[in-house]
Amino acid sequence: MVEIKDLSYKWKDGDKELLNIDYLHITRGERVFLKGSSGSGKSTLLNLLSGMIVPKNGTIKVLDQTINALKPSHRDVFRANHMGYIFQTFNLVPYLSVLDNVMLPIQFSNERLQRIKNTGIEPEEEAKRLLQVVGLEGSDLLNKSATELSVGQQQRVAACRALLGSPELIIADEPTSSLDEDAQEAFINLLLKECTRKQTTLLFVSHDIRFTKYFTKVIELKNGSIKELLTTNIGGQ
Ligand SMILES: Nc1ncnc2c1ncn2[C@@H]1O[C@H](COP(=O)(O)OP(=O)(O)OP(=O)(O)O)[C@@H](O)[C@H]1O
Repeated sequence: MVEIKDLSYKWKDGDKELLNIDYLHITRGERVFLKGSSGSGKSTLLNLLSGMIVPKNGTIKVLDQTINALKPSHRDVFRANHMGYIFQTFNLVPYLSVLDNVMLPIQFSNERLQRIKNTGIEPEEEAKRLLQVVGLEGSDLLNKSATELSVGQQQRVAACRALLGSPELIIADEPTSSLDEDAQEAFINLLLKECTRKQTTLLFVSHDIRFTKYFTKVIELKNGSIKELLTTNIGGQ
């Protein structure tokens, strides 16, 4: 599902290398918890995996596609089709309603639109289903603009947007950092439930090691390289 080989990365020529990863493999359906101290390069690694930046050395494969070999426009299409990204700051579009924010990925990805249609469900119904799963429902709320929501609500909307159209990989960059403890636990449970339902691979970045119990693989980024702390064999490829 994800394979990194001989990757090295530095932001600027002349800098010391930030990342030096010989090998990392993530299996389809795996739930991966990535930890590492502040500044260790976790977000940089996620940016590389999603093809937002490219390394000078090494290969990054997602779904057997070497994404760093793709042209920038093809990388954008690949990302839109196959990855859902939950940002630390959610990045909802402020002037769009809750429902339209969740529906946004299918504006950019025909594949994700088609995946929903193949299930015989209309895209709007699927968006509403996801919002209901995370406890957001009712036309008043769905028609509110994203700026009118609480932080916890925005976070749940961001998760639904990432999940819509079943991308094979969900990348979540410290999505729980601005929530209280109960809301964090509830959010992770909902995310895991949807990922299990669709056999989605989840790469979840957090500082909060209380949550490692929910994950099948725990990895740490330290001094630029990846250390595997736990891997549970789940089968798959
Ligand atoms: N766009 C950029 N241009 C130049 N340097 C950058 C850029 N983004 C990050 N860096 C540098 O790369 C290093 C790693 O940053 P990164 O955000 O990947 O760490 P992190 O592990 O995600 O940190 P945190 O846990 O605090 O979010 C830092 O020294 C940072 O200054």
